[in-house]
Amino acid sequence: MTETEPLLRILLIEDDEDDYLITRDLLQDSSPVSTRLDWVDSASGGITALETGDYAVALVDLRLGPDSGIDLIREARERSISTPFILLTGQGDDELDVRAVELGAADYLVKGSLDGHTLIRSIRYAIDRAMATESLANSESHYRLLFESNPAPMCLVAPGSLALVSMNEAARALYGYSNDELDSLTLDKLRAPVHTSPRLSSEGILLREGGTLERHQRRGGEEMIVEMVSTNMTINHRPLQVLMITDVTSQLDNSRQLRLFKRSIESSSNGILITDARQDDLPIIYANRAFEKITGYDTADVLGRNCRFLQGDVFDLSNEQGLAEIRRGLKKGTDISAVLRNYRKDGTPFWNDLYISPMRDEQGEITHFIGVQNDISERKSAEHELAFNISHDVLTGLPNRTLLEDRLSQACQLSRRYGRTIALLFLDLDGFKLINDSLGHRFGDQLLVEVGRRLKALVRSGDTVARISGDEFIILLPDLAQAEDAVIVVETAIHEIAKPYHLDGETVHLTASAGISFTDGSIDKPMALLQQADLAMYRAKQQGRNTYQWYSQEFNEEASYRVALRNELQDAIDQEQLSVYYQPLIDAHTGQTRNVEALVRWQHPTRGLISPADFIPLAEETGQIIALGEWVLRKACRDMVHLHSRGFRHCSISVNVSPIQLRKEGFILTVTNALKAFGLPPESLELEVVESAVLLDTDVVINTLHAIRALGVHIAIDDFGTGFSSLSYIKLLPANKIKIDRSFIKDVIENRSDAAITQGVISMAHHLGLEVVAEGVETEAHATYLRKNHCDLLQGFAFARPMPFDDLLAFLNDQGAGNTLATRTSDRSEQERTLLLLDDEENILRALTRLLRRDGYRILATTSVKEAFSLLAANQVQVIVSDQRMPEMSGTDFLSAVKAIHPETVRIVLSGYTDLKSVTDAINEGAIYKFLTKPWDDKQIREHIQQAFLYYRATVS
Ligand SMILES: Nc1nc2c(ncn2[C@@H]2O[C@@H]3COP(=O)(O)O[C@H]4[C@@H](O)[C@H](n5cnc6c(=O)[nH]c(N)nc65)O[C@@H]4COP(=O)(O)O[C@H]3[C@H]2O)c(=O)[nH]1
Repeated sequence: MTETEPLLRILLIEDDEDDYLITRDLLQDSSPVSTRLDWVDSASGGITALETGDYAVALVDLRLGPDSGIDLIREARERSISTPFILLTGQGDDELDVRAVELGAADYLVKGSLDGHTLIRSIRYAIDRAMATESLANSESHYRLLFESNPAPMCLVAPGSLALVSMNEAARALYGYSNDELDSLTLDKLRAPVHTSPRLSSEGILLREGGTLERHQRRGGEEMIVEMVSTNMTINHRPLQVLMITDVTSQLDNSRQLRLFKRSIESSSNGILITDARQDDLPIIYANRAFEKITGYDTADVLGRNCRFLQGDVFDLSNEQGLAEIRRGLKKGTDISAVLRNYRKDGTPFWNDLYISPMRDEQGEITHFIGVQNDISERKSAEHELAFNISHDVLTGLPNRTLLEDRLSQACQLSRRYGRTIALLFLDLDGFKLINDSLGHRFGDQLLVEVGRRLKALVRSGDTVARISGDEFIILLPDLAQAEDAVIVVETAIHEIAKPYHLDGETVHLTASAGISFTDGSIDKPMALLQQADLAMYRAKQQGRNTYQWYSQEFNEEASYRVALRNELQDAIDQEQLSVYYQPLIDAHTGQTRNVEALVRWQHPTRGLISPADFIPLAEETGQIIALGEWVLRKACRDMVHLHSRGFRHCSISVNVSPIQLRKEGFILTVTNALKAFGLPPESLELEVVESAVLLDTDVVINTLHAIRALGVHIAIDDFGTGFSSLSYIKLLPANKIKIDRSFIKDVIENRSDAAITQGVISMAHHLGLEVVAEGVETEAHATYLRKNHCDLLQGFAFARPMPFDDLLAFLNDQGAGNTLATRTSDRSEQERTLLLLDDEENILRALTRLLRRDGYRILATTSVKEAFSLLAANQVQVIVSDQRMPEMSGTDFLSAVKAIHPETVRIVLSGYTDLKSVTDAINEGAIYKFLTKPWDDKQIREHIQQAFLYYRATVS
């Protein structure tokens, strides 16, 4: 042994000193290394010495007085004293020896047979083994520590039985078991029941090599998904499985959720962009498919770019507000909502409803911006269309009343400022309703579009053409130097509208009536201009249409009057201010009254007698005509029954019926009820219907009239010739009578057109088996002419005005007394040769009369053309001699008219001067039989006149 070798310290725990000495000697003699043997003689002393940790080995006597070496070893182990022990025993202690080894003694030696060599070898062996055991224990405890305190849950499982041999703290915490419960645990118990475990997919998370997913359950039954990595090991000669367990439940959930989010973003119909907020200029780092679809850009085109390229290259004012919002939001880091006009890759614009939201990290720093785009171009265009429709007329595309109102107020402001004049033209198409009703609404629509187009074409760019309802157009001229400048526009407009329309193969003519109002902008309510122009237009209509009128204050008064009248009419109906007058219709042949027409009258308490021509149209507008008409009908029936009871049974009553009454359901019942109520025979009642009544709801009206006719009631077509006459309607109407409107009768004796129409209507009506009444027969001449032309009934002031019922009774009584109204051409006049002389010079007339009287003619002489017509109408004239040169009209013109009205007459011109052209024309047209010159030869002229009478007789008979 060298000096440097360490001293081997040995402790002997022995109660026998001799044994100590023997052992010391043995060691000194045999140990190759320097040893020091310390001796204690008691167990407690031994423990104390050992606790110093200074000894490489301890020799312990089995029997230590009252103590046992075995107990000492046990106690030492309990005190974690790791010093190796060699037990010294006596002979025959074999069993105890074995127990000592079991307790951890390294060896045992029998004292009596102990030699130095054996002792040293045993000591070395004990020390080596102790060192090996310590190193093993050291490493075992490291590993245990590693296992136990590993934060990753781990289990040791016995293969086959799957019993859990060990579970580290993390695993116990994961599953919720305590160490004491491990004995009864198996891996299967950790697993969730198989049937609740659907196929697991690791999609979205990365598993470790060899890792598998299993559905496990905690102690309380709560399920979780774990990743298990299993490794086979042999520990202490025992094969074991080491399970590394990771709870991936939330990881999987997160991954699933992330995938869901990703899929939603991918499949969103909104374009989604993500930009990196940590880089300058916010480059795009993600764009979804919808973005590509909306913009036409591929993701690759846009990655790394700032979104502003979507705004195109041009400055767009409409984007300014949206961009300001975005800048503000980006700066503040708040959510942003803005609408921008963006451009697709192909350059087409679209409206982008943009929502930008910042994304923050855990520290609250903005890392990204998410932009959600919505292409709202369609909505925008629908909004635009809606806005257009709100302010425009859908049919013509012209501004409507709302927009007109707007423009009118603006115009007022401007004209006030610049001292200009505004004029408003109100144009209403004449008779458009009839065209619309007869040719169809589609046709009417086309017509309105065309009218709108024509009007638009004639105004300047600052003017407005609007359509405010059906057939009403407005032209707003906001910038006139003076109001009169509107005249040229209104005249052009009327002229343009009057040009023919060629639509759908039809040619239609249309006129318009217009009203003009104007202001210098100072008007309080600009829309009042519209009312004023409307009133003026109404006046233009009254003046015969196809013309225009300026607004004046008196129109306003008239309109107020009409409004007041409308309101008072109801009181009139309720308070019996109405009465019925009767006007006789005279039989043209007998001169007797055959029929009376009931005509309503309104005796207003303050306004006096109001004409039905004023209030009937109002009653029609308000619908009051229904009640009013029924009242007249009943009153007329009652009075007629009264009349019959007074002996005038031959007399029937005519009652006017408005088209509105005819269209109203239940009208037939109204008629039957009236008849029944007073017991008037149906054939004693006649209803007068205007021809235009059939233009609207034709079928309904015609059916109603047929039903009325079937009752036995008669029907007359009133005001014939004034409406939109259609001969085909007359054929359909179950009428008995036609009443020629008084506008034709008025000039019938001198106006060849009126005469032709009257004669035509009489002839047509007779061919259809209808009777004809002439209205407005004001003179004897009218009556005679009409009688001559075979008119059946005559009505007019020439015979009687409309009168109260009592007056009618008196009138009829008077007639019954023989005072017939026969203003018939006398038989004499029919038989006699009658000659009419017309010359504006009295002396010539006298001379001629004197000369021709000798030949026995009945001579009618006059200086006036008008009177000549009357004489012709009232008398059966055969020959006419007319001067050529007269102030009213030329002789040839007069005779040409006479030819049209009285074609049977023989017509001679007597003239002092010769306008050859007009005379030859007249002769060629057949208007003149002979042309005689002044001064005349008495004999010659008498012969010519005689020949003329002969000629008459020859041609007429
Ligand atoms: N210038 C002139 N006029 C003559 C002459 N003879 C008659 N008249 C007038 O001509 C009109 C004839 O009636 P109408 O054509 O049916 O025209 C009637 C009729 O359409 C309507 N009317 C009158 N009463 C009623 C009624 O009870 N119901 C309905 N629906 N309408 C009525 O009012 C219109 C006007 O009635 P009135 O003012 O009573 O006017 C009456 C009558 O007074 C004449 O020789 N010369």
